[in-house]
Formats: sequence, C-alpha cells, structure tokens
Amino acid sequence: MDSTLPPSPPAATEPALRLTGLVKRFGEKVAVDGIDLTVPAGSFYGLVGPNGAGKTTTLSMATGLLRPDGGSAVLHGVDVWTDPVTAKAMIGNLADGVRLFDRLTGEQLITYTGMMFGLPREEITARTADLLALMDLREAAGTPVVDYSAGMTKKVSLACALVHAPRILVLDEPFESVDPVSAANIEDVLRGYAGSGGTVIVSSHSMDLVQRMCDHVAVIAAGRVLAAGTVDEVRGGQTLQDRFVELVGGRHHSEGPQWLRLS
Ligand SMILES: Nc1ncnc2c1ncn2[C@@H]1O[C@H](COP(=O)(O)OP(=O)(O)OP(=O)(O)O)[C@@H](O)[C@H]1O
Repeated sequence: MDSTLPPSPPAATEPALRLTGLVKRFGEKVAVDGIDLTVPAGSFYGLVGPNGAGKTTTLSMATGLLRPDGGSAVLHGVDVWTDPVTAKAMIGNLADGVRLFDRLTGEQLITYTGMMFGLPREEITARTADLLALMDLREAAGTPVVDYSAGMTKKVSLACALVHAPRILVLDEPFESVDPVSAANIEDVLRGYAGSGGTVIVSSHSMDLVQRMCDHVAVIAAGRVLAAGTVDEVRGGQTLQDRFVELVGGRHHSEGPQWLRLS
C-alpha cells in the first residue's frame, strides 16, 4: 500500500447504507426494479409503500439475507455481498418471515443471539435482563417462543436485534401486533438509540408513526423509489398520509359492493 495516500475518510462521513441499482426478480416478477437509496448515518429512516411494493425484498438484500440480481448494498463502506461477515456484524435485523429458533425460551433466544455475536457471557446476562424488562417479557422469559403471541414474538425478535448494540437497526414492521404501551416504550428506546448516533431503518404502513418518528423517508411502489428525502421534503406541506396517497394512488372512494350493505 502507498503510504503517501491520504487516510480513508472517517466512517461517520459515509452513509450508513447506500443502495445502488438494486434489482430482484422472482421469475417474471420484478420485485425490486433498480432502487437507489442513501441512508445518512444517524438518521431514522422510514420505508413506506403499498403491499407488494418491494420493501421486504429490498431490506432482505440490504441485510445479506437475499442475494440481489443486480446492484449493490454498502453498509458504512462495507459491501454486504462481498464482505457479509463484517457487514452483518453491524446490523441488528428484525426481518419479516424469518424462522426463529422458537423451541428456545425468550431468555435463551436472546442469550443465544448475544453468543452468536461473541459478547462476553456476563454482558449477555445483563443485556438480556434489560431487554426482557424493556419488552415487558419478564414473566414470559422462561416460556418457549413457539408459545408466544404474535406481539410477544415480535418483541423478542426486536430484543435479539438489539442485543449486540448494532450500528444499524433494520426493522421490518417493528410495531405490527405490538400493544400500545410496549410500542411507546420501544419508541423511546429507538429514539435514544438514534439520538446517540445509531441508524434506524424502519418499514411501516403507519404514516403517523413514520411522520412522528422518522427524519427521512422513502416511498416505494412497484419496486421503484417514487420519492425520498427528509420527511418534510417528501410530504411537501401535506400530511405524509395524503402525500403517500397522491404518489401511490389506488384510493377507491367507494362504500363497498351492494351485497355488503345490510340495510
Ligand atoms: N420469494 C418470493 N417468490 C416470489 N415472489 C415474491 C417472493 N418474495 C416477494 N415476492 C413478490 O415480490 C413483490 C414484493 O414483495 P415484498 O414482500 O418485498 O413487498 P412489501 O413491500 O414488503 O409488501 P407488504 O407491505 O405487503 O409486506 C410482491 O409482488 C411479492 O409477491
């Protein structure tokens, strides 16, 4: 290496995530059709779009779960698909539809996840206790995850995503099925995490939540980015909900079919 070369810029100046020309096809279906997205480090970034827009597919490619057919995903300067081990160590991932080791109890699952990331045992014990309390799962700590409700399963998955204090949290629908008190507690923690320099990327169908929590947002539909930027830039003076409907379309303005009218 040439010692006269200037040192690499500090990691903080790099975006947390840069997606370039990302493409994924399932047979004839183009699920992700050339997505470019830059997520600034330290941002709270919302990904919104109608059902089937390609959000989960995009996040799966960005986190090393699904190999892209084209394009690249780079996390803090590390290419996810050429150096997946380094990239994955930076990510806390709450993925949609990924099987858990659900014969383990909640406490065992969080502990096991901490061990996979190589944390010291005492640290894992302390963090697991904190996370069980945070997620209101203390009473269910010894229950196998297979017996958890949908919301409890979501919360234990979120605990597993947090246990190694990752640089980037990628959360696919984190509040789906989660009760309002737990959701408010989790929101506080995510705000604190982002406020301390962590990056949160969250997909959600709740425009209220995205407008309240996120500083940036991307609207995607049919595998393409329709708008991206700060939340204020994207909504342009409207509510995010109205702007979303304007961008994506699809409102029917109908009271439903005649046969569903009971009087
Ligand atoms: N494994 C797969 N095989 C075939 N098609 C798939 C597969 N995964 C996703 N798709 C298709 O790709 C498109 C994008 O799906 P994706 O799950 O990424 O959407 P999404 O934006 O996360 O939707 P939702 O909001 O409903 O969760 C959809 O048309 C879906 O049917």
